[in-house]
Amino acid sequence: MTTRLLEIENLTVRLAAGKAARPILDGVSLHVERGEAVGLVGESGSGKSVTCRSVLGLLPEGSRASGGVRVDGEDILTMSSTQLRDLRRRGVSMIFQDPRASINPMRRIGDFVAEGMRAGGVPQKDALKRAEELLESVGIREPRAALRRYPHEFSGGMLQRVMIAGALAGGPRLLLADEPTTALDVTTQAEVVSILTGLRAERDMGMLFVTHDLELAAAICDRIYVMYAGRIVEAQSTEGLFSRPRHPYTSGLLAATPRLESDQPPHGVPGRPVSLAEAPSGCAFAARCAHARPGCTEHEPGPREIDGAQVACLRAEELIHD
Ligand SMILES: Nc1ncnc2c1ncn2[C@@H]1O[C@H](COP(=O)(O)OP(=O)(O)OP(=O)(O)O)[C@@H](O)[C@H]1O
Repeated sequence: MTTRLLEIENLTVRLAAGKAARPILDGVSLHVERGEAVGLVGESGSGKSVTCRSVLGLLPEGSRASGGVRVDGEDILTMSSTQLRDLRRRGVSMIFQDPRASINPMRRIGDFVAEGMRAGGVPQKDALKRAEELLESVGIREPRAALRRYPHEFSGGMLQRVMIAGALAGGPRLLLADEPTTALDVTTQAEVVSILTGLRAERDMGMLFVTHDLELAAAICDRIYVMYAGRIVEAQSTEGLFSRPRHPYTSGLLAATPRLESDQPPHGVPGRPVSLAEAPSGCAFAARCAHARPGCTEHEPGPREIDGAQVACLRAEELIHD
């Protein structure tokens, strides 16, 4: 059996001590195969970012984690800081939501893109040559001149392209993208998505793509995990998720998504999302679920397989026939 590119197994994260002590993630399991694009979708506060950042060993300060987070079979949670730095330089890269918050405004673009290569011992001249090629591959015009420019000279969309170039510099096997287009306008969003998906496929990288936008995840990903209140509630192929959603929360998210082909206006999932810390016993979604029965608030549903989908809903089988 080959090892998976990314395997998160039963990841539980808790803020540990004091008044702030609370659970953040509960038993999150997901995987990404080599070259596969996988979506992680859910409303705000569901735990998508904490899950995604755990793959770089970036857990909230003061938190404790249990379970496993493995890249190519190596456990991130037990890595030393040197091993983590090495992993971030060569194996796993991340693209964040807001490029302006992630790129040092005082440093030239060329230094930003080349910094990982320089730290890995690549001579300055070679690193800048490679940075120029990378900037060209993400569609930055006059890439050589761009090396000497500063972040404030670029628009948000162009700067996100620079961030992608920086993320690709170490030739990663796995790309983590945390809402990489949320801060951009719609046209720029489409351009950045197209660059990202093109380069990902060309380089056969695995990708974990975090978004609250199911439609966007569907345009990019082979499979999708749906998160609610710190837990995975459904996992399926993108096609299966859209044609046969098995969890009422997924159905709610789909109904909330505007569709060109539908004459029905989108309607949001009723109620407000809760974090794991606020979640009542039993199913955390029960209070917002039109299909909830008394049993739903008593037992927390574990994930089960139904027709190739993983679903954590006590009534999932019954609802197929409803
Ligand atoms: N550094 C941190 N310290 C304390 N709590 C945190 C930290 N990061 C996240 N949390 C908490 O963990 C929970 C999950 O947050 P997370 O950012 O992963 O959600 P999300 O699904 O990515 O939401 P959003 O789309 O709003 O970013 C939230 O309740 C949040 O308040």
